[in-house]
Amino acid sequence: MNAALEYGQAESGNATGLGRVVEPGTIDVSHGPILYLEDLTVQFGGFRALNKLSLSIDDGELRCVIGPNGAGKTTMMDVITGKTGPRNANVSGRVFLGQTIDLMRMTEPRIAQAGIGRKFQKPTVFEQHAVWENLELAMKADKRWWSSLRARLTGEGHRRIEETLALTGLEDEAYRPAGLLSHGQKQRLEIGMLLMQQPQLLLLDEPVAGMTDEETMQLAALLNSLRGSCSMMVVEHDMEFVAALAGGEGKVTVLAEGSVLAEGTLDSVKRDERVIESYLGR
Ligand SMILES: Nc1ncnc2c1ncn2[C@@H]1O[C@H](COP(=O)(O)OP(=O)(O)OP(=O)(O)O)[C@@H](O)[C@H]1O
Repeated sequence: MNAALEYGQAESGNATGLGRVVEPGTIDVSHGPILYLEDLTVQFGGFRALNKLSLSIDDGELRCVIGPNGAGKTTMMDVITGKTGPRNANVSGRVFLGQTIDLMRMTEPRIAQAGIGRKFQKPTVFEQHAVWENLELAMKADKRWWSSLRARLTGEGHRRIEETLALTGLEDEAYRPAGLLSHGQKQRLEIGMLLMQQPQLLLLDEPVAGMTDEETMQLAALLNSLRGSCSMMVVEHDMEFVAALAGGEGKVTVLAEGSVLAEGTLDSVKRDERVIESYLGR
């Protein structure tokens, strides 16, 4: 298999319309979107969990996705990350990372390597290991940060761990076992672990569930500080958290019954009668 196909890129599709050739594994965002879903349908038996879902996220954007239980938010993330796909489910439509990387043709590990990181609702950290070691382990898969002979962390690797500790507000916890952290700190550590893989697109599924108000706002500050270094899609029910991320200008997508019900600023979707009816209540 040639490299372009291995990365899910169409064989003749790795030259952009602008005449630029994109290296295999590089995400081509020359047209704006980093993620593009078109007519995505997922059926479980006769039931459509996603129903011709189309949406796109621009490179650098932080998009919040809200919607009632069962709207298809997790199913959408499962398809983007390759957990659900044509190999194991009844799926149709298009799912592209940038212009050229066809995620429907790729396995879950390949999609992660292509630059998509996913944070599930519950934190999954190595509880017995110190915070620093958790970040080190997260980096281990990536050979760039290890000197080849003795498999020791490079100076640059050290620097990146320190940077991530600062970014996640965990400097004072660096040598504590992760199992002793609070729930909010564990969630921030897991995001730090994902950041060690330098994702281009980060998907977060209900990251503030079970957090105190203070932890929720700390996480909002962390995600806001990541703007510019990666694009993000955040599925969340907590409207204060959504407001802290979307601000007055950010786009919010409302999913219902497997499709986009509304999209726009938080204020505009909150005023939308269909959104009030199906999700926010009167
Ligand atoms: N493997 C499966 N088999 C059958 N039905 C499924 C499967 N996975 C999801 N569903 C159904 O698809 C619909 C969408 O589920 P999904 O978990 O994607 O919704 P959601 O928007 O993430 O909901 P929540 O906010 O509760 O997490 C639900 O009705 C769910 O029961």
